[in-house]
Amino acid sequence: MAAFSYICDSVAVITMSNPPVNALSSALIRAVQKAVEEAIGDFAVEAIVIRGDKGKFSAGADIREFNRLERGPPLVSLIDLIEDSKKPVVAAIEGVALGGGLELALGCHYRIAHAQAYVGLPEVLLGLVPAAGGALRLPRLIGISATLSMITTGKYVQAREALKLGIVDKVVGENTVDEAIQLAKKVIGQPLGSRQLSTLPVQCPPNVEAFLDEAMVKVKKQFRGAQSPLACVEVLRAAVQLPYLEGKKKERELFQFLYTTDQTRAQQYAFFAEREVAKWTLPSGASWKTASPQPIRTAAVIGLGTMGRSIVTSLAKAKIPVIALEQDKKQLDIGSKAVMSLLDREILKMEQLGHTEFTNSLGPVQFTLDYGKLRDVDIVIEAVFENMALKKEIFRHLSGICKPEAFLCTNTSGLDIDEMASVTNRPQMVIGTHFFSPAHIMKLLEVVHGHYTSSTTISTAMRLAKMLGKVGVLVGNCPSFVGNRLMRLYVEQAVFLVEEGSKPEEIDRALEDFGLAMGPFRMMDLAGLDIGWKARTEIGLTGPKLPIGTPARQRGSKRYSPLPDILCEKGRFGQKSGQGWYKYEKSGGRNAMPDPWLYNFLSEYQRIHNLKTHYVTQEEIIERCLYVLINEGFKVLEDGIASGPEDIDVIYNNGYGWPKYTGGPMYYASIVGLPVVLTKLEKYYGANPDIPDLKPSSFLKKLVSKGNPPLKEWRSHLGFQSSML
Ligand SMILES: CC(C)(COP(=O)(O)OP(=O)(O)OC[C@H]1O[C@@H](n2cnc3c(N)ncnc32)[C@H](O)[C@@H]1OP(=O)(O)O)[C@@H](O)C(=O)NCCC(=O)NCCSC(=O)CC(=O)CCCCCCCCCCCCC(=O)O
Ligand SMILES: NC(=O)C1=CN([C@@H]2O[C@H](COP(=O)(O)OP(=O)(O)OC[C@H]3O[C@@H](n4cnc5c(N)ncnc54)[C@H](O)[C@@H]3O)[C@@H](O)[C@H]2O)C=CC1
Repeated sequence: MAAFSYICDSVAVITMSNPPVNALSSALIRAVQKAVEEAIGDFAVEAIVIRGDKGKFSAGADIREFNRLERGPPLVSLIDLIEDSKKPVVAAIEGVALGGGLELALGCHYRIAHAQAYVGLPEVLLGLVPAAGGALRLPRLIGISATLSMITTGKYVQAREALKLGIVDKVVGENTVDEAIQLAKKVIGQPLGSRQLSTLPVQCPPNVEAFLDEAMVKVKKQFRGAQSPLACVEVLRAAVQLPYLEGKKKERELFQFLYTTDQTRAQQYAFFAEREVAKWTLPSGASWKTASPQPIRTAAVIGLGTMGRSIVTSLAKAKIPVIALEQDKKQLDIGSKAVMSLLDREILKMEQLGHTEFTNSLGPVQFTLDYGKLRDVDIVIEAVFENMALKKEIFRHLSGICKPEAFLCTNTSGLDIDEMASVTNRPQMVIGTHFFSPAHIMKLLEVVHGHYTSSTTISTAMRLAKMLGKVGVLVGNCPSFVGNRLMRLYVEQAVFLVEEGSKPEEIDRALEDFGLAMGPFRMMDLAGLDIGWKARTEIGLTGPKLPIGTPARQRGSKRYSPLPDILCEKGRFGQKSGQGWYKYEKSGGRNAMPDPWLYNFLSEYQRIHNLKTHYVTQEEIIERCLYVLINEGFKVLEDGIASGPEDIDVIYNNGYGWPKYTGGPMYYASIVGLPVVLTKLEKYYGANPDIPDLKPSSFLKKLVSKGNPPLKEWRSHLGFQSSML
């Protein structure tokens, strides 16, 4: 950890070095402070350039130091020292300038960025606010509205957009540091007053108070339950209402408050969990370190329905040339139009952000009906109907056509990977790549490891995730894998609660108030009730394959609710048919409205089945729906389907709209306390013995018996297990 300097003509170049991302640890801040003081005091130096080592300016404060007691010199005073310097200081931004890194750059008098660099104030994603002057200097530079958007979302802004916004003074294609030195030499002796951002007025829209009030309302709605986005609006209010120095006090106050909350701890956990899951290891000893991913230069996607078209878009966005294949001309026309429209939208988005070169940087997409065209691709992703016979037919076919080195992937949401692999001539190269809808937007990729899958195939699929800008999580092969396996029980519990007397909108509200992006009934209506209905019909839980005489509300010894099946029989498929658990303004409408028809229908259903209803509290909704999901999470760990609780949390945070500020379901359970979760599950199972999924898992019981160890120790208590990884 160091800052080292050299002098080029009369310009001191200070390099921040703390691999891998030059995080501003106490030691690095101390070193930079010393180097800046020396440069300021050196008569031979007339200007200063600050850069980051190895092509990265800085990723901001060292997050790993947040929970440590010892703290070094504050970043704030280093930034003030830079801004107050009478010698011009230029930030040469390569790679990233994030959080404290951007705040430091904002303290510099000039900023030059490489075209591939990006900047941002992502503190909100860690449950914090920018607190080293960023939220006070940025609105003085780019105005309240643009600052609000950046600090409440934490979004990363590419150099060209940063130039458009006015965050950087110049964008260069190469030699960023040399350009910064040239600029520094040019401005020697020029007045710096207008470059000292803290001395400038804040750029406000007319009626700024009303603007901020409105912003607060919007942010409350958009980030339901999260504290830090609200604090971001408050910091901006302070920037507007108070002189800079008083604004600084307010910024510090808000940071200090957030710094001790459960939310920031959960979000920091979620940040490191995402990095942790990339470091997969198999019981065989193979791991991310030893396996060598193969290059993916070209790809093919089979099936251009809901998933296929957005998978193609995702690949094209990552500049991977794609061949997109459909079963017949009609579907190909529909699919290709849909892909082109998605790509157009992506291009438009990027152009609006100032990326004129984007059009040329999409991977080319070729549409075909001809399997022969797939001969030379490096990877094929199958996304046809969820039907094993069809998928096997396609895998058999691919096996004969694709080059031997090609990887064969399936986007199945839960079918057996091994069964598909078994019909190919390369079972070791078959893997599940389970994308989430819409695939060009959702960050999660569940990478499903079959019995035969090789470590090279795993590392290639995990690398594909990274190339697509996604978080890959390696899981084992079991029905519905991890995400959907847990989700099914959560949804089922919600339906049972409706049978017991609650209403869809009450359940949705309770779970949305908890922080979930969408309650289970709105989610089912959005996805289409017919999807689950088809799947249940296929496995004989309902429909013609169901043995005659099966009780309506029982399958084997388990409780079953036929409610979703009945809604489908009545043509209520959700948004697409204008009615499902809710009614909508029209088919395809999005405004979910409670439906009086449903209330009458439910009363009649409860009467027919002689159901005793009870008043279902918000507490019962949250506990039954979430604890049944968490309980299954423990079973997934026990079964060796996921290697640690972090994997489950990353899946839920990135694929299921779980509120990151609670860390994920398993982290949330650890905060509630495992003994509490166990006691509640025992209570609910006692009251509902026909719902065995409420029966506490043996791993949960074991952890409680071991004294409720912290989450990071759970793996060590798994003991011998038949790992599916
Ligand atoms: C940077 C990235 C974009 C890189 O991405 P990628 O290349 O994909 O690599 P990764 O795998 O993500 O990362 C590689 C490696 O680096 C680690 N890492 C990344 N960033 C950091 C970081 N900031 N700190 C530490 N480590 C980091 C990462 O974990 C990986 O390591 P591994 O886990 O071992 O594999 C990407 O990583 C990224 O997006 N990073 C996050 C950037 C970010 O969020 N930055 C903001 C940080 S918060 C911040 O900067 C705020 C401040 O500066 C606070 C200033 C405080 C002001 C003082 C206030 C005064 C009040 C004091 C009150 C104190 C309380 C009291 O005492 O009472
Ligand atoms: N819809 C969703 O939200 C998600 C679906 N999945 C999975 O992705 C897969 C695809 O699902 P959807 O896109 O929703 O299905 P879909 O029904 O929207 O699309 C399937 C497409 O496959 C095409 N197809 C069928 N047979 C073909 C063949 N022999 N050759 C080429 N193309 C053929 C069809 O014409 C259709 O366009 C399924 O396995 C599903 O379980 C996974 C995650 C989410």
